[in-house]
Amino acid sequence: MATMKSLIGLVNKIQRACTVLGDHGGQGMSLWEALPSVAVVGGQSSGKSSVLESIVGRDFLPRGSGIVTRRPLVLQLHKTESGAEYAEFLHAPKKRFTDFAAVRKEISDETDRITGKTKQISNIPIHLSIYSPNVVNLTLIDLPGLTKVAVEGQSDSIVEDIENMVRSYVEKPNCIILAITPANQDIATSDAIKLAREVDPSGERTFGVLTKLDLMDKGTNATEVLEGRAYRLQHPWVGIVNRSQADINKNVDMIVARRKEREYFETSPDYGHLASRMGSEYLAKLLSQHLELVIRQRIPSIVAMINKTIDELNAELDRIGRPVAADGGAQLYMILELCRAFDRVFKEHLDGGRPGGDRIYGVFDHQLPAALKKLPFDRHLSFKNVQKVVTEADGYQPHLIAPEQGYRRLIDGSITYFKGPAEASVDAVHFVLKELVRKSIAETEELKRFSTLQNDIATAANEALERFREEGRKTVIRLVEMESSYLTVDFFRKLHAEPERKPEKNANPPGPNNDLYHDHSLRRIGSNVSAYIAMVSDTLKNTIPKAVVYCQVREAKRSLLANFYAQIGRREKERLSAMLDEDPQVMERRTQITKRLELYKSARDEIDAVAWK
Ligand SMILES: Nc1nc2c(ncn2[C@@H]2O[C@H](COP(=O)(O)OP(=O)(O)OP(=O)(O)O)[C@@H](O)[C@H]2O)c(=O)[nH]1
Repeated sequence: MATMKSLIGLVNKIQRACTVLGDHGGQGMSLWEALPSVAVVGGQSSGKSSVLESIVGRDFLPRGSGIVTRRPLVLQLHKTESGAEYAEFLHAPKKRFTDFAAVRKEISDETDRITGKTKQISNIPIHLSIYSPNVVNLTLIDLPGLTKVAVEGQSDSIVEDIENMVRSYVEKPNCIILAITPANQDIATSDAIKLAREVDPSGERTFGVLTKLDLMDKGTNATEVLEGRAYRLQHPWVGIVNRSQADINKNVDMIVARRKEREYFETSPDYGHLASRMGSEYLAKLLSQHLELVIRQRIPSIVAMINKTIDELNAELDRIGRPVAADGGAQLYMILELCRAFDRVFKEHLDGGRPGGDRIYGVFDHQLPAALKKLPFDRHLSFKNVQKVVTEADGYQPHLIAPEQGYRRLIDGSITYFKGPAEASVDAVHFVLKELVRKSIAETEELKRFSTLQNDIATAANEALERFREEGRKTVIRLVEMESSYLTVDFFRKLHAEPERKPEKNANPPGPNNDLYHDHSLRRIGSNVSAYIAMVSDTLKNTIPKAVVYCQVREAKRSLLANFYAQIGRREKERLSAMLDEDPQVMERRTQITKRLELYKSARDEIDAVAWK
């Protein structure tokens, strides 16, 4: 089982770490609040400082008129076996104080450092560790004395401010309250007891301390209180006799004062029967034992709280992303991983895992056929135009059997129209792909914190898409031109095989110019060409999508970032770091979380170590 020393030592360590992180009482749930502590509470001049000093066995607290304690003083006592005696402040960790007068001055200066010389108060604690053979392991918090009036130079709110600050400490369920009341004052008017009763009505965490027993009026004594009859608490009252002002002025040694206190009780006719349970040494032991008990009870809930916080911090770290590595190789690896993450999202869009890829099919299924349908073949193959083209193609010698040249010109002229819809399909798919790149970057969680890399990826991907578009355009134009370069012979042979319908003889007898015959033949040319073009249109409706997918979609899936990978592989470390630039706020937040995480983890390790000893 854990020893008392290691348990309290553990709490001391955790409390100090909390302060380094700016985590002290009075600001929401914190590790600090889960830890037990002892707070010294009392009215001004009730003897708080004297009690603390006699527990420590040293003079080290600032003295003066008015409110001297203006910041909480977290006093951690460590018993040394070696006999060494010194003090250390958390705000000046390298400096060992062996002169306790210098400790007093440092407390005073450090108080002013935060509050200024304005006599205002602050709830940021000063941490002081005292190592001595004359102490027990204990953490005490000295708080400003409760007062009823403000003094010169203090704001009117100070009375209330002090009470609020003291309350913020003592209202925590883990705070053990050392309520100091001078014996020469009516217990019913004690500020300390009043506040303690308010925050701890059952009295289970309040220790009543009665000071100045030696100053009571002759003929009166405090046995009513000390025996627990006047005001009942769960724990026994402890009576104390501190050094008087005259003793302090004469520099009476603390160890001597302790001896005198012991003698006082042992020889007192009033308190002799209570002597073994009185005095500052007894108080220190009592507190230390109680603290150990409380810590032991609290360990499971502290561990649970630590584990919960560690989980939360880890989750937040995952959300904002782990820190960027410093060496070039690791950075390159990270960039590639991020690119791959983007690439995965992009492919999911194309393959149907995410929306957007279907818009490409929309181009093939709807846009392209609609555009083909709208081509102005009616106009191009109108009677008049057929007549014009055929006549022009014939030249001075009209064709004898079939107008081969006329056919070719009409067909070539028609096929050229297909270039428009072919290129429009390439462009439409290009814009869909571009939009998917934009969406995929936005949807890649891992990339969120790297805006520079986001831009780099967008630029590289768009450049690649531009190249694919060029390739796609060339290919579809080629498909169209191929239709012109060699016509489907079968189509015309079949036409030839069909019997030619002659115009009705009776209705229009053939004249010398045979106009009717000529008209009929031109109409037939028009309708033949039109049928041929419809066939070409059907072919292109199928082959253009194939070309577009082959050149653009397939390439985007295969090698959208191929060039980018080749480029960054050659890049200097500086440029890689620049690509992984982050928002400074994110970096700051991560540092904070990491620090907290370390604190909580080391706290957990330490608890494990003592709890299983
Ligand atoms: N005779 C005698 N004097 C005491 C005793 N306790 C405190 N005093 C004197 O009472 C005065 C005030 O004591 P402090 O210990 O400074 O009281 P405090 O509560 O810390 O006062 P503030 O820090 O000003 O709030 C000092 O002059 C002490 O010497 C005691 O038990 N007996």
